[in-house]
Amino acid sequence: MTRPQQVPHIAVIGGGVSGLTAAYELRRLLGRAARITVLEQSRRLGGKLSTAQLGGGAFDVGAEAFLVRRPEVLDLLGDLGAMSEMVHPTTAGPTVRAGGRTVPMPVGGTVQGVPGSVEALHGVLSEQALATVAEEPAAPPLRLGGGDVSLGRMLRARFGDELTDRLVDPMLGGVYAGDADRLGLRATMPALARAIDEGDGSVLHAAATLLPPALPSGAVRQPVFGTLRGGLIRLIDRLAEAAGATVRLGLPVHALTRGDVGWRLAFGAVPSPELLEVDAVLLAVPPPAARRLLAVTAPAAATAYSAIDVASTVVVSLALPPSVPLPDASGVLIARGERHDDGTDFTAKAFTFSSRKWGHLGADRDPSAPLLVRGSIGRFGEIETMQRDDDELIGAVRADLAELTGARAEPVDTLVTRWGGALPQYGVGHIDLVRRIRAEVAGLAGLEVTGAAFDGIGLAACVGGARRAAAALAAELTSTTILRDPVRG
Ligand SMILES: CC1=C(CCC(=O)O)c2cc3nc(cc4[nH]c(cc5[nH]c(cc1n2)c(C)c5CCC(=O)O)c(CCC(=O)O)c4C)C(CCC(=O)O)=C3C
Repeated sequence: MTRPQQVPHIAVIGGGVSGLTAAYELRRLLGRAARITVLEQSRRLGGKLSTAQLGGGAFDVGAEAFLVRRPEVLDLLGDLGAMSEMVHPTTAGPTVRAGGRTVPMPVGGTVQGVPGSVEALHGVLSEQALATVAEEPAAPPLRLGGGDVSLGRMLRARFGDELTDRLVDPMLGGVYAGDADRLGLRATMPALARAIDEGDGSVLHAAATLLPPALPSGAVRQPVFGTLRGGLIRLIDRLAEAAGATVRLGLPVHALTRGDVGWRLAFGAVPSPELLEVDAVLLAVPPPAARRLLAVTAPAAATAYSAIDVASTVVVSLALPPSVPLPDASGVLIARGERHDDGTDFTAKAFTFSSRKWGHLGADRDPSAPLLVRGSIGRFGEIETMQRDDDELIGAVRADLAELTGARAEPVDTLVTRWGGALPQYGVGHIDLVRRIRAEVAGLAGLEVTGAAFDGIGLAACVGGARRAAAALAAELTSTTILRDPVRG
């Protein structure tokens, strides 16, 4: 009898935050001896985390913050000994440009724009729309019967169009680059869906149960976000270091098939691919890549993956002279259909005024340092905008910024970062697609899947999902190793 392999070899496919968190967790659980290989198709690690140099300093041109109301990233930073690198935003708040005006976003009284009280919406909606919102609890009770619905359509039916157009759609246009009418309630706002299921049939009442209690007077609001001084790529650097994995860059995996014991991977140049035999695979790639890799071995999972759309975005980063009049807000979300005074459409859907949002990029720096701003372009299906060349996009974003803030000065530095297919769309029925993928993968020994398409698209959700997937794989490997071990078995 051949001696079973004592030291497991695991391939992690995908070198973004999900793949690297999983690699790190596998190392933690399986110990120093385990072999872990991370395969990444691009020439750098980080996936949607990318820190560039802008105006002489480190600047995130991908995801730029994580939620600290959720524990996942904080726990990970603690485990990595990186807590001291975390910083929180200033008190500058978000704004929204809707109905031709820019107003503060009512963050306290809403759940991602869904109101828990009509008071939260004063100053954002017209008097008539406020009256419609106030009357919502009197409408016939909403019963979902356990099913999923379009978030936008549900809200339009309950509250009228203005709430969705002015608040919810701009907010979700940020989070998912999506369209509120195409996004599903259950996957985008699971807590709200549950509150509706359990409530009296009013969405206003359901949202109210989710709002944090009002702050005692004088209390300081807990921060919602965090980031890392030096940029979020520091998280990737830390993870890669602690994972102690063999990292192979620039190598797309073409084929994933069952091997004699575990899995066989073919990657690299198509004419002469490299082959790798491993005991287990952790797949942490976006839906289109996962669909290709699972087409043969897990066809039902591949079909479900192919039903998950992805949206592309462009981040245009500007370093502006310190004299420009940047508003005292963390940024602005721009509602669909907003126009400049001269009738021109806005190109950007959001700006982050990074030097206002983060002290380490603004107030805490040398006053002669440039002011840093990110303009974000691209909603699901908006392909023509994305195809414009870099200079055109910079020009369009500058014109939008001038319209919003009066800042017209020539930038001292610019960067255009294209994120093709970066943001999975959580459509109606998304939870079912995820369930179908998981069900088929559960039947395949030594395979786990994770990533931004599963439990939420933010960093915290990706980190939590990756750690759970790694733990499941580690548990499986440990139990099969014991079973196969002639001494202990
Ligand atoms: C991709 C993307 C963009 C566009 C591109 C880019 O520019 O990157 C964007 C823009 C913006 N998002 C903004 C505001 C907010 N975004 C939030 C939450 C989130 N955004 C996300 C993603 C994005 N956001 C994600 C994955 C979450 C976590 C969701 C979760 O996992 O639950 C929340 C917290 C909600 C809560 O209270 O839960 C707020 C208040 C503002 C305004 C100014 C500012 O403050 O920057 C702007 C320009």
